[in-house]
Amino acid sequence: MTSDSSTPAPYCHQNIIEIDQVSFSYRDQKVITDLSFTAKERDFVGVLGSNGTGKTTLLKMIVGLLNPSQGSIKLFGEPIQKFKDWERIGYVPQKNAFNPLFPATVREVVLSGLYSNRKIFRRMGRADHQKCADAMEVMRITDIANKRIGQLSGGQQQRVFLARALINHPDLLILDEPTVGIDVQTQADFFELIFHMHAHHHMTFLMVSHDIEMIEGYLGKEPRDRSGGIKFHVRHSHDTDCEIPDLQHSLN
Ligand SMILES: Nc1ncnc2c1ncn2[C@@H]1O[C@H](COP(=O)(O)OP(=O)(O)OP(=O)(O)O)[C@@H](O)[C@H]1O
Repeated sequence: MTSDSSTPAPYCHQNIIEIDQVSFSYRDQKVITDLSFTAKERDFVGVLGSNGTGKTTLLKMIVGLLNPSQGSIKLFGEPIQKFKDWERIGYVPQKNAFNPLFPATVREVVLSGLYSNRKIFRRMGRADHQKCADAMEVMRITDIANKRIGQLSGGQQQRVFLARALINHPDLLILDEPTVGIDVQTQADFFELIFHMHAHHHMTFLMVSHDIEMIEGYLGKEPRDRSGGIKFHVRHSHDTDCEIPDLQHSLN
């Protein structure tokens, strides 16, 4: 089968993030200049760059917390200004810091990953609690499920936020230095888990990291794109068979 502009792209080639000639300034300081980048479904994108090159700023624009000074961003094919399906996106910002007096428990914070704005008051069912238990198990926080989030160490809090992002099985998971402050064993388990999810569960990832060894190990040494000081290392989860124009294979 040949494809032309009138044929829809195979399912797993859909654009998930499209950044088109985006620039951003904080007052007079230009941080990002004319950046274009596209992530397709089932890409794992590792974002590398020195401190201050604008990686976090870029992620904040992608999740709608900052507006580009110029250029445009689309999510799942939709201009970000119109995009409403935020449940499809999990985001773990850099260095979450909780007010020590914040009253929620670990379990409540993880479960809150299932709420959307519309469903905030819905009752949690058995399936929801099972998902929560699974996510806590993976991030090794089951034993602290009833502790208050504000009383945990930074690394424990980060694990809670990762569990919260994973509970919904988002289509796109955006992670800003997710393993900073986490012990080596949990880091290794976490990377193993997300690489598995990428390989087998049809998820797309965008992750800022300073862990060059891990990024290059999984995504290869050569970045696919660069812009300013930011480098994008990309691996698609099934490079060989996704060329087959079979809409089914990514729906298994
Ligand atoms: N809220 C802000 N107001 C003004 N300037 C900011 C703000 N946030 C970031 N900056 C500046 O923008 C530049 C890019 O910051 P950003 O946090 O995006 O970089 P980064 O690549 O994520 O850095 P790091 O690797 O240290 O996390 C830096 O020079 C920073 O000082």
